[in-house]
Amino acid sequence: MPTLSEVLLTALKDHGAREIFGIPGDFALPFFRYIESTGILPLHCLSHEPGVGFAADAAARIHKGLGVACVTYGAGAFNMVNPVAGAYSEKSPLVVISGAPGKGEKGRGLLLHHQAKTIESQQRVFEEITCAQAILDDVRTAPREIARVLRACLDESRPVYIEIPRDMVAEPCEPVQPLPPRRGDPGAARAAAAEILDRLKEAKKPALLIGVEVRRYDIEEEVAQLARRLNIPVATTFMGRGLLAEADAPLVGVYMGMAGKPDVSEIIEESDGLLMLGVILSDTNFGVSGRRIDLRHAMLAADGEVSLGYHKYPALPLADVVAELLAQAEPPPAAEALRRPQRQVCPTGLDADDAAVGPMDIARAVNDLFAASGPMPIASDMGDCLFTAMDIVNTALVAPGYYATMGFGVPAGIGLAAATGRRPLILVGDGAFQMTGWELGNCLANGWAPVVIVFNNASWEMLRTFQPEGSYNNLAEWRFADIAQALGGCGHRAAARRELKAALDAAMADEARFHLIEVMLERGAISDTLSRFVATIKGSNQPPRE
Ligand SMILES: Cc1ncc(Cc2c([C@H](C)O)sc(CCOP(=O)(O)OP(=O)(O)O)c2C)c(N)n1
Ligand SMILES: [Mg+2]
Repeated sequence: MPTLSEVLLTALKDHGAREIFGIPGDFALPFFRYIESTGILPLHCLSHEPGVGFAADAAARIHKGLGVACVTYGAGAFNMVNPVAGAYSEKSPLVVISGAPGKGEKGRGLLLHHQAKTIESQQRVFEEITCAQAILDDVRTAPREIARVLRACLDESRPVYIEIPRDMVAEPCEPVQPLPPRRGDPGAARAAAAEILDRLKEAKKPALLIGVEVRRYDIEEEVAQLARRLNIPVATTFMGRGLLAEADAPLVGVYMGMAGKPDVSEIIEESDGLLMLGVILSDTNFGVSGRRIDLRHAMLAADGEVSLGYHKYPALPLADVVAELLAQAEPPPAAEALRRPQRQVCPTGLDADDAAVGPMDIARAVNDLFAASGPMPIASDMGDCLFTAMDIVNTALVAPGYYATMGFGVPAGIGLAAATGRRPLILVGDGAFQMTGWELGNCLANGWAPVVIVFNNASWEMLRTFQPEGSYNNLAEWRFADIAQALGGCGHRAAARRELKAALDAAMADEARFHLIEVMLERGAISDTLSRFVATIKGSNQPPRE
Protein backbone atom coordinates (compact mmCIF):
# COMPACT_ATOMS: atom_id res chain seq x y z
CA MET A 1 0.00 0.00 0.00
CA PRO A 2 1.42 3.44 -0.88
CA THR A 3 2.34 5.97 1.80
CA LEU A 4 0.29 9.08 2.50
CA SER A 5 3.05 11.14 0.84
CA GLU A 6 2.92 9.12 -2.36
CA VAL A 7 -0.88 9.26 -2.38
CA LEU A 8 -0.83 13.06 -2.01
CA LEU A 9 1.84 13.55 -4.69
CA THR A 10 0.04 11.21 -7.11
CA ALA A 11 -3.25 13.03 -6.50
CA LEU A 12 -1.61 16.40 -7.18
CA LYS A 13 -0.29 15.09 -10.48
CA ASP A 14 -3.62 13.47 -11.38
CA HIS A 15 -5.34 16.81 -10.78
CA GLY A 16 -2.96 18.63 -13.14
CA ALA A 17 0.02 19.75 -11.06
CA ARG A 18 3.27 19.66 -13.05
CA GLU A 19 5.87 20.72 -10.49
CA ILE A 20 6.36 21.82 -6.88
CA PHE A 21 8.06 25.00 -5.68
CA GLY A 22 9.27 24.94 -2.11
CA ILE A 23 11.58 25.54 0.81
CA PRO A 24 11.85 22.75 3.43
CA GLY A 25 12.12 23.01 7.19
CA ASP A 26 12.28 20.40 9.93
CA PHE A 27 8.49 20.03 10.02
CA ALA A 28 8.52 19.45 6.24
CA LEU A 29 11.78 17.50 5.71
CA PRO A 30 10.12 14.05 5.92
CA PHE A 31 7.68 15.05 3.14
CA PHE A 32 10.45 16.63 1.04
CA ARG A 33 12.28 13.33 1.24
CA TYR A 34 9.32 11.68 -0.50
CA ILE A 35 9.05 14.49 -3.06
CA GLU A 36 12.67 13.88 -4.03
CA SER A 37 12.76 10.05 -3.71
CA THR A 38 9.54 9.40 -5.64
CA GLY A 39 10.17 11.94 -8.42
CA ILE A 40 6.38 12.04 -8.99
CA LEU A 41 6.66 15.82 -9.42
CA PRO A 42 9.86 17.84 -10.02
CA LEU A 43 10.86 20.05 -7.09
CA HIS A 44 12.21 23.59 -7.54
CA CYS A 45 13.59 25.14 -4.35
CA LEU A 46 13.86 28.92 -4.21
CA SER A 47 15.34 31.27 -1.64
CA HIS A 48 12.45 32.94 0.17
CA GLU A 49 8.85 31.79 0.62
CA PRO A 50 7.25 34.86 -1.02
CA GLY A 51 9.15 33.81 -4.16
CA VAL A 52 7.91 30.22 -3.75
CA GLY A 53 4.30 31.43 -3.60
CA PHE A 54 4.59 33.80 -6.56
CA ALA A 55 6.38 31.20 -8.70
CA ALA A 56 3.77 28.52 -7.95
CA ASP A 57 0.97 31.03 -8.63
CA ALA A 58 2.46 31.94 -12.02
CA ALA A 59 2.87 28.24 -12.88
CA ALA A 60 -0.82 27.69 -12.05
CA ARG A 61 -1.81 30.57 -14.31
CA ILE A 62 0.24 29.49 -17.31
CA HIS A 63 -0.72 25.80 -16.87
CA LYS A 64 -4.37 26.76 -16.38
CA GLY A 65 -4.11 24.08 -13.71
CA LEU A 66 -2.74 23.54 -10.21
CA GLY A 67 0.33 25.34 -8.90
CA VAL A 68 1.95 23.80 -5.80
CA ALA A 69 3.90 25.58 -3.04
CA CYS A 70 5.38 23.39 -0.29
CA VAL A 71 6.76 25.00 2.87
CA THR A 72 7.52 24.30 6.49
CA TYR A 73 5.21 25.10 9.39
CA GLY A 74 5.20 28.56 10.99
CA ALA A 75 8.07 30.67 9.67
CA GLY A 76 7.76 29.18 6.18
CA ALA A 77 4.00 29.22 5.80
CA PHE A 78 3.47 32.62 7.43
CA ASN A 79 6.13 33.99 5.08
CA MET A 80 3.87 33.05 2.19
CA VAL A 81 0.62 34.68 3.30
CA ASN A 82 0.91 37.61 0.89
CA PRO A 83 1.36 35.54 -2.32
CA VAL A 84 -1.47 33.21 -1.27
CA ALA A 85 -3.75 36.19 -0.55
CA GLY A 86 -2.90 37.49 -4.02
CA ALA A 87 -3.69 34.12 -5.57
CA TYR A 88 -7.03 34.12 -3.74
CA SER A 89 -7.92 37.62 -4.97
CA GLU A 90 -6.88 36.84 -8.54
CA LYS A 91 -8.48 33.38 -8.61
CA SER A 92 -5.34 31.34 -9.08
CA PRO A 93 -5.59 27.59 -8.24
CA LEU A 94 -2.63 27.35 -5.87
CA VAL A 95 -2.16 24.37 -3.53
CA VAL A 96 -0.36 25.29 -0.31
CA ILE A 97 1.19 22.29 1.43
CA SER A 98 2.65 22.88 4.87
CA GLY A 99 4.59 20.48 7.05
CA ALA A 100 3.36 20.47 10.65
CA PRO A 101 4.22 19.16 14.11
CA GLY A 102 3.56 15.43 14.61
CA LYS A 103 0.43 14.40 16.47
CA GLY A 104 2.54 13.21 19.40
CA GLU A 105 4.35 16.56 19.68
CA LYS A 106 1.21 18.61 20.19
CA GLY A 107 0.30 16.95 23.47
CA ARG A 108 3.63 17.29 25.26
CA GLY A 109 2.67 20.55 26.88
CA LEU A 110 5.63 22.39 25.36
CA LEU A 111 5.40 25.44 23.12
CA LEU A 112 6.81 24.35 19.76
CA HIS A 113 9.36 26.32 17.73
CA HIS A 114 7.73 28.14 14.77
CA GLN A 115 4.42 28.12 16.72
CA ALA A 116 2.58 31.47 16.77
CA LYS A 117 -0.34 31.99 19.13
CA THR A 118 -1.52 28.37 19.13
CA ILE A 119 -0.69 25.24 17.10
CA GLU A 120 -3.86 25.86 15.08
CA SER A 121 -3.12 29.57 14.40
CA GLN A 122 -1.60 28.87 11.01
CA GLN A 123 -4.61 26.91 9.83
CA ARG A 124 -6.88 29.74 10.95
CA VAL A 125 -4.82 32.31 9.06
CA PHE A 126 -4.96 30.24 5.88
CA GLU A 127 -8.71 29.74 6.25
CA GLU A 128 -9.00 33.43 5.40
CA ILE A 129 -7.07 33.15 2.11
CA THR A 130 -8.02 29.71 0.81
CA CYS A 131 -11.33 28.19 -0.28
CA ALA A 132 -10.80 24.76 1.33
CA GLN A 133 -8.46 23.23 3.90
CA ALA A 134 -7.46 19.73 5.03
CA ILE A 135 -5.36 18.49 7.95
CA LEU A 136 -4.05 15.02 7.03
CA ASP A 137 -3.88 13.58 10.56
CA ASP A 138 -5.93 10.44 9.86
CA VAL A 139 -5.19 8.04 6.98
CA ARG A 140 -8.77 6.78 7.05
CA THR A 141 -10.10 10.16 5.97
CA ALA A 142 -7.04 11.52 4.14
CA PRO A 143 -7.93 10.25 0.61
CA ARG A 144 -11.41 11.80 0.78
CA GLU A 145 -10.05 15.04 2.26
CA ILE A 146 -7.41 15.36 -0.47
CA ALA A 147 -10.02 14.68 -3.16
CA ARG A 148 -12.39 17.28 -1.67
CA VAL A 149 -9.76 20.01 -1.39
CA LEU A 150 -8.15 19.51 -4.81
CA ARG A 151 -11.57 19.46 -6.45
CA ALA A 152 -12.47 22.73 -4.71
CA CYS A 153 -9.19 24.26 -5.91
CA LEU A 154 -10.04 23.49 -9.54
CA ASP A 155 -13.77 24.26 -9.37
CA GLU A 156 -13.35 27.59 -7.58
CA SER A 157 -9.94 28.41 -9.08
CA ARG A 158 -8.78 29.57 -5.66
CA PRO A 159 -5.94 28.48 -3.35
CA VAL A 160 -6.40 25.58 -0.93
CA TYR A 161 -4.44 24.58 2.20
CA ILE A 162 -3.17 21.10 3.09
CA GLU A 163 -1.29 20.44 6.31
CA ILE A 164 0.67 17.19 6.67
CA PRO A 165 2.00 16.37 10.17
CA ARG A 166 5.54 15.13 9.93
CA ASP A 167 4.80 11.82 11.67
CA MET A 168 2.12 10.95 9.06
CA VAL A 169 4.17 11.06 5.84
CA ALA A 170 5.07 7.34 5.82
CA GLU A 171 1.68 6.03 6.95
CA PRO A 172 0.14 3.48 4.55
CA CYS A 173 -2.84 5.09 2.84
CA GLU A 174 -5.44 4.23 0.21
CA PRO A 175 -5.15 6.12 -3.09
CA VAL A 176 -7.29 9.19 -3.76
CA GLN A 177 -10.43 8.81 -5.87
CA PRO A 178 -10.78 12.17 -7.69
CA LEU A 179 -14.20 13.79 -7.50
CA PRO A 180 -16.01 14.85 -10.70
CA PRO A 181 -16.01 18.55 -11.67
CA ARG A 182 -18.83 20.67 -10.27
CA ARG A 183 -21.61 20.95 -12.88
CA GLY A 184 -24.47 23.38 -12.95
CA ASP A 185 -28.10 22.53 -13.46
CA PRO A 186 -28.47 22.08 -17.26
CA GLY A 187 -31.94 23.64 -17.20
CA ALA A 188 -30.64 26.70 -15.37
CA ALA A 189 -27.76 27.00 -17.86
CA ARG A 190 -30.21 26.85 -20.76
CA ALA A 191 -32.48 29.46 -19.19
CA ALA A 192 -29.62 31.80 -18.33
CA ALA A 193 -28.15 31.53 -21.83
CA ALA A 194 -31.54 32.17 -23.43
CA GLU A 195 -32.07 35.27 -21.30
CA ILE A 196 -28.60 36.58 -22.10
CA LEU A 197 -29.09 36.08 -25.85
CA ASP A 198 -32.48 37.78 -25.77
CA ARG A 199 -30.96 40.81 -24.06
CA LEU A 200 -28.07 40.93 -26.53
CA LYS A 201 -30.53 40.75 -29.44
CA GLU A 202 -32.54 43.69 -28.05
CA ALA A 203 -29.41 45.78 -27.43
CA LYS A 204 -28.43 48.40 -29.98
CA LYS A 205 -24.78 48.37 -28.86
CA PRO A 206 -24.02 44.93 -27.40
CA ALA A 207 -20.47 44.30 -26.21
CA LEU A 208 -18.45 41.55 -24.54
CA LEU A 209 -15.97 42.13 -21.71
CA ILE A 210 -13.84 39.17 -20.61
CA GLY A 211 -11.70 38.63 -17.52
CA VAL A 212 -9.27 36.22 -15.90
CA GLU A 213 -11.69 33.38 -15.30
CA VAL A 214 -11.80 32.80 -19.07
CA ARG A 215 -8.14 31.83 -18.81
CA ARG A 216 -8.38 30.08 -15.43
CA TYR A 217 -11.10 27.74 -16.72
CA ASP A 218 -9.30 27.33 -20.07
CA ILE A 219 -12.21 28.43 -22.28
CA GLU A 220 -10.47 31.13 -24.35
CA GLU A 221 -11.15 29.36 -27.65
CA GLU A 222 -14.82 28.86 -26.79
CA VAL A 223 -15.13 32.54 -25.87
CA ALA A 224 -13.41 33.59 -29.10
CA GLN A 225 -15.86 31.39 -31.01
CA LEU A 226 -18.76 32.96 -29.11
CA ALA A 227 -17.56 36.48 -29.91
CA ARG A 228 -17.37 35.58 -33.60
CA ARG A 229 -20.79 33.93 -33.48
CA LEU A 230 -22.36 36.91 -31.70
CA ASN A 231 -20.37 39.21 -33.96
CA ILE A 232 -19.96 41.81 -31.22
CA PRO A 233 -16.79 43.65 -30.12
CA VAL A 234 -14.88 42.08 -27.25
CA ALA A 235 -12.52 43.80 -24.82
CA THR A 236 -10.49 42.39 -21.95
CA THR A 237 -10.25 43.84 -18.48
CA PHE A 238 -6.92 45.20 -17.18
CA MET A 239 -6.40 41.86 -15.44
CA GLY A 240 -7.50 39.96 -18.50
CA ARG A 241 -4.78 41.53 -20.68
CA GLY A 242 -3.34 38.87 -22.98
CA LEU A 243 -6.61 36.95 -23.32
CA LEU A 244 -7.47 36.00 -26.93
CA ALA A 245 -3.93 37.09 -27.86
CA GLU A 246 -3.64 34.36 -30.46
CA ALA A 247 -7.38 33.84 -31.08
CA ASP A 248 -9.44 34.87 -34.12
CA ALA A 249 -11.88 37.23 -32.41
CA PRO A 250 -13.20 40.80 -32.78
CA LEU A 251 -10.88 41.99 -30.00
CA VAL A 252 -10.77 45.79 -29.60
CA GLY A 253 -8.24 45.96 -26.74
CA VAL A 254 -8.05 46.43 -22.97
CA TYR A 255 -10.82 48.29 -21.15
CA MET A 256 -9.32 50.66 -18.61
CA GLY A 257 -11.95 53.35 -18.35
CA MET A 258 -10.53 56.86 -18.65
CA ALA A 259 -7.03 55.45 -18.22
CA GLY A 260 -7.37 53.40 -21.37
CA LYS A 261 -7.98 53.97 -25.06
CA PRO A 262 -11.08 56.17 -25.51
CA ASP A 263 -12.54 54.07 -28.35
CA VAL A 264 -12.44 50.92 -26.20
CA SER A 265 -13.93 52.76 -23.21
CA GLU A 266 -16.77 54.06 -25.35
CA ILE A 267 -17.67 50.57 -26.63
CA ILE A 268 -17.90 49.21 -23.08
CA GLU A 269 -19.34 52.18 -21.21
CA GLU A 270 -21.90 53.15 -23.86
CA SER A 271 -23.09 49.57 -24.32
CA ASP A 272 -26.76 48.92 -23.57
CA GLY A 273 -26.12 45.17 -23.53
CA LEU A 274 -22.80 44.46 -21.83
CA LEU A 275 -22.03 40.78 -21.28
CA MET A 276 -19.15 40.24 -18.82
CA LEU A 277 -17.60 36.78 -18.74
CA GLY A 278 -15.20 35.80 -15.95
CA VAL A 279 -14.72 39.40 -14.85
CA ILE A 280 -13.72 40.41 -11.30
CA LEU A 281 -15.67 43.58 -10.40
CA SER A 282 -12.63 45.29 -8.86
CA ASP A 283 -11.49 48.87 -8.64
CA THR A 284 -8.48 48.19 -10.86
CA ASN A 285 -10.83 46.85 -13.53
CA PHE A 286 -13.55 49.49 -13.11
CA GLY A 287 -12.32 52.13 -10.68
CA VAL A 288 -11.43 54.50 -13.47
CA SER A 289 -14.59 54.11 -15.49
CA GLY A 290 -15.55 57.28 -17.25
CA ARG A 291 -19.10 56.65 -16.24
CA ARG A 292 -20.49 54.09 -13.86
CA ILE A 293 -21.34 50.95 -15.79
CA ASP A 294 -24.99 50.39 -14.94
CA LEU A 295 -24.83 46.86 -13.55
CA ARG A 296 -28.65 46.67 -13.70
CA HIS A 297 -28.35 46.41 -17.50
CA ALA A 298 -25.09 44.50 -17.51
CA MET A 299 -24.93 40.71 -17.49
CA LEU A 300 -22.23 39.00 -15.43
CA ALA A 301 -21.19 35.34 -15.46
CA ALA A 302 -18.42 34.92 -12.90
CA ASP A 303 -17.58 33.30 -9.58
CA GLY A 304 -19.89 30.39 -10.30
CA GLU A 305 -23.09 32.35 -10.90
CA VAL A 306 -24.91 34.46 -13.47
CA SER A 307 -26.56 37.77 -12.66
CA LEU A 308 -28.69 39.79 -15.07
CA GLY A 309 -29.99 42.91 -13.40
CA TYR A 310 -31.96 41.58 -10.47
CA HIS A 311 -32.02 38.00 -11.80
CA LYS A 312 -29.51 35.59 -10.30
CA TYR A 313 -28.71 32.05 -11.43
CA PRO A 314 -26.61 30.50 -8.64
CA ALA A 315 -24.21 27.52 -8.96
CA LEU A 316 -23.59 27.92 -12.70
CA PRO A 317 -19.93 27.33 -13.68
CA LEU A 318 -18.71 29.76 -16.36
CA ALA A 319 -17.78 26.93 -18.74
CA ASP A 320 -21.38 25.62 -18.62
CA VAL A 321 -22.77 29.07 -19.43
CA VAL A 322 -20.41 29.60 -22.36
CA ALA A 323 -21.16 26.11 -23.71
CA GLU A 324 -24.89 26.81 -23.55
CA LEU A 325 -24.49 30.23 -25.21
CA LEU A 326 -22.60 28.55 -28.05
CA ALA A 327 -25.30 25.91 -28.32
CA GLN A 328 -28.05 28.52 -28.67
CA ALA A 329 -26.43 31.50 -30.41
CA GLU A 330 -27.24 31.69 -34.14
CA PRO A 331 -24.48 32.68 -36.54
CA PRO A 332 -24.69 36.29 -37.74
CA PRO A 333 -26.62 36.85 -40.98
CA ALA A 334 -24.28 36.16 -43.90
CA ALA A 335 -24.88 39.65 -45.19
CA GLU A 336 -23.53 41.16 -42.01
CA ALA A 337 -19.80 41.26 -42.52
CA LEU A 338 -18.08 39.81 -39.48
CA ARG A 339 -16.80 42.69 -37.38
CA ARG A 340 -13.05 42.71 -37.28
CA PRO A 341 -12.42 45.95 -35.43
CA GLN A 342 -9.02 47.51 -35.70
CA ARG A 343 -6.89 45.80 -33.05
CA GLN A 344 -4.91 48.01 -30.70
CA VAL A 345 -1.86 49.28 -32.59
CA CYS A 346 1.16 48.96 -30.31
CA PRO A 347 4.10 51.33 -30.71
CA THR A 348 7.11 50.02 -32.67
CA GLY A 349 10.18 51.46 -34.37
CA LEU A 350 12.49 52.47 -31.52
CA ASP A 351 14.95 55.20 -32.54
CA ALA A 352 18.15 53.63 -31.29
CA ASP A 353 19.79 57.01 -30.69
CA ASP A 354 21.38 58.80 -27.76
CA ALA A 355 18.13 60.16 -26.39
CA ALA A 356 17.25 59.17 -22.82
CA VAL A 357 15.04 56.08 -22.49
CA GLY A 358 11.42 56.54 -21.38
CA PRO A 359 8.91 53.78 -20.48
CA MET A 360 7.26 54.01 -23.91
CA ASP A 361 10.67 53.37 -25.51
CA ILE A 362 10.80 50.11 -23.56
CA ALA A 363 7.41 49.11 -24.98
CA ARG A 364 8.60 50.06 -28.47
CA ALA A 365 11.87 48.13 -28.11
CA VAL A 366 10.06 45.02 -26.84
CA ASN A 367 7.50 45.20 -29.65
CA ASP A 368 10.33 45.46 -32.18
CA LEU A 369 12.01 42.47 -30.54
CA PHE A 370 8.83 40.37 -30.59
CA ALA A 371 8.19 41.31 -34.22
CA ALA A 372 11.69 40.11 -35.10
CA SER A 373 11.96 36.97 -32.95
CA GLY A 374 8.42 36.13 -31.82
CA PRO A 375 6.59 36.94 -28.56
CA MET A 376 7.86 35.79 -25.18
CA PRO A 377 5.65 35.07 -22.18
CA ILE A 378 5.79 38.08 -19.84
CA ALA A 379 5.80 38.25 -16.06
CA SER A 380 5.29 41.78 -14.81
CA ASP A 381 5.55 43.21 -11.34
CA MET A 382 3.38 46.02 -9.96
CA GLY A 383 4.53 49.55 -10.82
CA ASP A 384 4.83 51.51 -14.04
CA CYS A 385 6.27 48.38 -15.68
CA LEU A 386 2.75 46.91 -15.63
CA PHE A 387 1.19 50.01 -17.18
CA THR A 388 3.93 50.01 -19.81
CA ALA A 389 2.99 46.39 -20.59
CA MET A 390 -0.41 47.67 -21.78
CA ASP A 391 1.44 49.03 -24.82
CA ILE A 392 3.28 45.78 -25.50
CA VAL A 393 1.70 43.46 -28.05
CA ASN A 394 -0.77 40.94 -26.75
CA THR A 395 1.09 37.92 -25.41
CA ALA A 396 0.77 35.58 -22.43
CA LEU A 397 1.08 37.87 -19.41
CA VAL A 398 1.01 37.07 -15.69
CA ALA A 399 0.79 40.08 -13.40
CA PRO A 400 -0.85 41.12 -10.09
CA GLY A 401 -3.30 43.39 -11.93
CA TYR A 402 -5.88 43.46 -9.15
CA TYR A 403 -4.22 42.43 -5.88
CA ALA A 404 -1.35 44.72 -6.96
CA THR A 405 1.41 43.31 -4.80
CA MET A 406 5.04 44.11 -5.49
CA GLY A 407 7.56 41.28 -5.56
CA PHE A 408 5.56 39.16 -8.00
CA GLY A 409 7.58 39.79 -11.19
CA VAL A 410 10.91 37.97 -10.85
CA PRO A 411 9.62 34.84 -9.04
CA ALA A 412 6.65 34.68 -11.41
CA GLY A 413 9.05 34.83 -14.36
CA ILE A 414 10.97 31.95 -12.79
CA GLY A 415 7.67 30.11 -12.40
CA LEU A 416 6.96 30.63 -16.11
CA ALA A 417 10.43 29.37 -17.06
CA ALA A 418 10.14 26.26 -14.86
CA ALA A 419 6.55 25.54 -15.94
CA THR A 420 6.93 26.05 -19.69
CA GLY A 421 10.64 25.63 -20.49
CA ARG A 422 10.27 28.90 -22.46
CA ARG A 423 12.39 32.00 -21.94
CA PRO A 424 10.26 34.66 -20.24
CA LEU A 425 10.57 38.43 -20.28
CA ILE A 426 10.34 39.94 -16.79
CA LEU A 427 9.33 43.58 -16.26
CA VAL A 428 10.06 44.93 -12.79
CA GLY A 429 10.60 48.27 -11.06
CA ASP A 430 13.65 48.96 -8.91
CA GLY A 431 11.55 48.99 -5.73
CA ALA A 432 9.96 45.63 -6.47
CA PHE A 433 13.30 44.15 -7.54
CA GLN A 434 14.68 45.03 -4.11
CA MET A 435 12.02 42.71 -2.63
CA THR A 436 12.34 39.46 -4.60
CA GLY A 437 14.78 40.08 -7.47
CA TRP A 438 17.37 38.01 -5.66
CA GLU A 439 15.61 34.83 -6.74
CA LEU A 440 17.52 35.31 -10.03
CA GLY A 441 20.43 33.70 -8.15
CA ASN A 442 18.60 30.36 -8.63
CA CYS A 443 18.52 30.62 -12.44
CA LEU A 444 21.95 29.36 -13.49
CA ALA A 445 21.74 26.12 -11.49
CA ASN A 446 18.28 25.41 -12.92
CA GLY A 447 18.96 26.41 -16.52
CA TRP A 448 16.48 29.32 -16.44
CA ALA A 449 17.53 32.33 -18.53
CA PRO A 450 14.91 35.09 -18.28
CA VAL A 451 15.44 38.49 -19.86
CA VAL A 452 14.84 40.97 -17.04
CA ILE A 453 14.14 44.67 -17.65
CA VAL A 454 14.49 46.71 -14.46
CA PHE A 455 12.73 50.08 -14.68
CA ASN A 456 15.24 51.96 -12.54
CA ASN A 457 13.92 55.41 -11.66
CA ALA A 458 15.45 55.18 -8.16
CA SER A 459 11.97 55.78 -6.90
CA TRP A 460 8.66 54.39 -5.77
CA GLU A 461 7.44 56.34 -8.77
CA MET A 462 3.83 55.18 -8.76
CA LEU A 463 3.48 56.52 -5.23
CA ARG A 464 5.21 59.74 -6.20
CA THR A 465 2.64 60.33 -8.92
CA PHE A 466 -0.06 60.21 -6.25
CA GLN A 467 1.86 62.07 -3.56
CA PRO A 468 4.86 63.98 -5.00
CA GLU A 469 5.90 65.59 -1.73
CA GLY A 470 6.95 62.34 -0.06
CA SER A 471 10.74 62.21 0.15
CA TYR A 472 10.36 58.57 1.25
CA ASN A 473 9.69 57.80 -2.44
CA ASN A 474 13.32 58.54 -3.27
CA LEU A 475 15.25 55.29 -3.48
CA ALA A 476 19.01 54.93 -3.52
CA GLU A 477 20.97 53.92 -6.60
CA TRP A 478 21.43 50.12 -6.30
CA ARG A 479 23.45 49.52 -9.50
CA PHE A 480 21.43 46.41 -10.41
CA ALA A 481 23.44 45.67 -13.59
CA ASP A 482 26.58 45.21 -11.48
CA ILE A 483 24.74 42.72 -9.25
CA ALA A 484 23.71 40.48 -12.16
CA GLN A 485 27.08 38.85 -12.67
CA ALA A 486 27.40 37.99 -8.99
CA LEU A 487 24.04 36.20 -9.27
CA GLY A 488 25.16 34.16 -12.32
CA GLY A 489 23.76 36.36 -15.05
CA CYS A 490 24.85 39.17 -17.30
CA GLY A 491 24.08 42.82 -16.55
CA HIS A 492 23.59 45.80 -18.85
CA ARG A 493 22.96 49.42 -17.96
CA ALA A 494 20.96 51.39 -20.50
CA ALA A 495 20.42 55.13 -20.20
CA ALA A 496 20.24 55.88 -23.94
CA ARG A 497 17.88 54.22 -26.38
CA ARG A 498 20.87 52.96 -28.36
CA GLU A 499 22.08 51.11 -25.25
CA LEU A 500 18.64 49.56 -24.66
CA LYS A 501 18.58 48.14 -28.18
CA ALA A 502 22.13 46.78 -27.85
CA ALA A 503 21.35 45.20 -24.47
CA LEU A 504 18.24 43.45 -25.80
CA ASP A 505 20.19 42.16 -28.81
CA ALA A 506 22.94 40.84 -26.53
CA ALA A 507 20.40 39.18 -24.22
CA MET A 508 18.64 37.45 -27.10
CA ALA A 509 21.97 36.20 -28.43
CA ASP A 510 22.81 34.42 -25.16
CA GLU A 511 20.32 31.86 -23.85
CA ALA A 512 22.76 30.37 -21.38
CA ARG A 513 22.07 32.75 -18.54
CA PHE A 514 19.67 35.46 -17.41
CA HIS A 515 20.29 38.95 -18.70
CA LEU A 516 19.39 41.89 -16.49
CA ILE A 517 18.89 45.16 -18.37
CA GLU A 518 18.88 48.07 -15.92
CA VAL A 519 17.09 50.89 -17.74
CA MET A 520 17.88 54.26 -16.15
CA LEU A 521 14.68 56.34 -16.13
CA GLU A 522 14.27 59.95 -15.10
CA ARG A 523 12.07 60.45 -12.07
CA GLY A 524 8.75 61.66 -13.43
CA ALA A 525 9.13 59.78 -16.72
CA ILE A 526 6.06 57.52 -16.71
CA SER A 527 4.10 55.53 -19.28
CA ASP A 528 1.13 56.98 -21.18
CA THR A 529 -1.21 54.56 -19.42
CA LEU A 530 0.02 55.41 -15.92
CA SER A 531 -0.28 59.12 -16.59
CA ARG A 532 -3.88 58.67 -17.78
CA PHE A 533 -4.54 56.38 -14.78
CA VAL A 534 -3.19 58.94 -12.31
CA ALA A 535 -5.03 61.84 -13.97
CA THR A 536 -8.24 59.83 -13.75
CA ILE A 537 -7.74 58.77 -10.13
CA LYS A 538 -6.87 62.33 -9.13
CA GLY A 539 -9.88 63.58 -11.03
CA SER A 540 -12.23 61.04 -9.42
CA ASN A 541 -10.75 61.50 -5.96
CA GLN A 542 -11.38 65.21 -5.97
CA PRO A 543 -13.57 66.12 -2.98
CA PRO A 544 -17.11 66.77 -4.27
CA ARG A 545 -17.55 70.39 -5.33
CA GLU A 546 -19.56 72.40 -2.78
C1 LIG B 1 4.41 44.33 -1.25
C2 LIG B 1 3.94 45.75 -1.57
N1 LIG B 1 4.31 46.76 -0.74
C3 LIG B 1 3.91 48.04 -1.00
C4 LIG B 1 3.10 48.33 -2.09
C5 LIG B 1 2.63 49.76 -2.36
C6 LIG B 1 3.17 50.30 -3.67
C7 LIG B 1 2.45 50.41 -4.88
C8 LIG B 1 0.95 50.13 -5.18
C9 LIG B 1 0.26 51.43 -5.65
O1 LIG B 1 0.25 49.67 -4.11
S1 LIG B 1 3.44 50.96 -6.15
C10 LIG B 1 4.82 51.14 -5.12
C11 LIG B 1 6.12 51.64 -5.66
C12 LIG B 1 6.69 50.66 -6.69
O2 LIG B 1 8.04 51.05 -6.96
P1 LIG B 1 8.82 50.34 -8.15
O3 LIG B 1 8.77 48.89 -8.01
O4 LIG B 1 10.15 50.97 -8.22
O5 LIG B 1 7.96 50.72 -9.43
P2 LIG B 1 7.67 52.21 -10.00
O6 LIG B 1 8.88 53.03 -9.73
O7 LIG B 1 7.42 52.01 -11.46
O8 LIG B 1 6.46 52.72 -9.29
C13 LIG B 1 4.52 50.74 -3.83
C14 LIG B 1 5.53 50.77 -2.71
C15 LIG B 1 2.74 47.23 -2.91
N2 LIG B 1 1.91 47.39 -3.99
N3 LIG B 1 3.17 45.95 -2.64
MG1 LIG C 1 10.84 52.62 -9.26
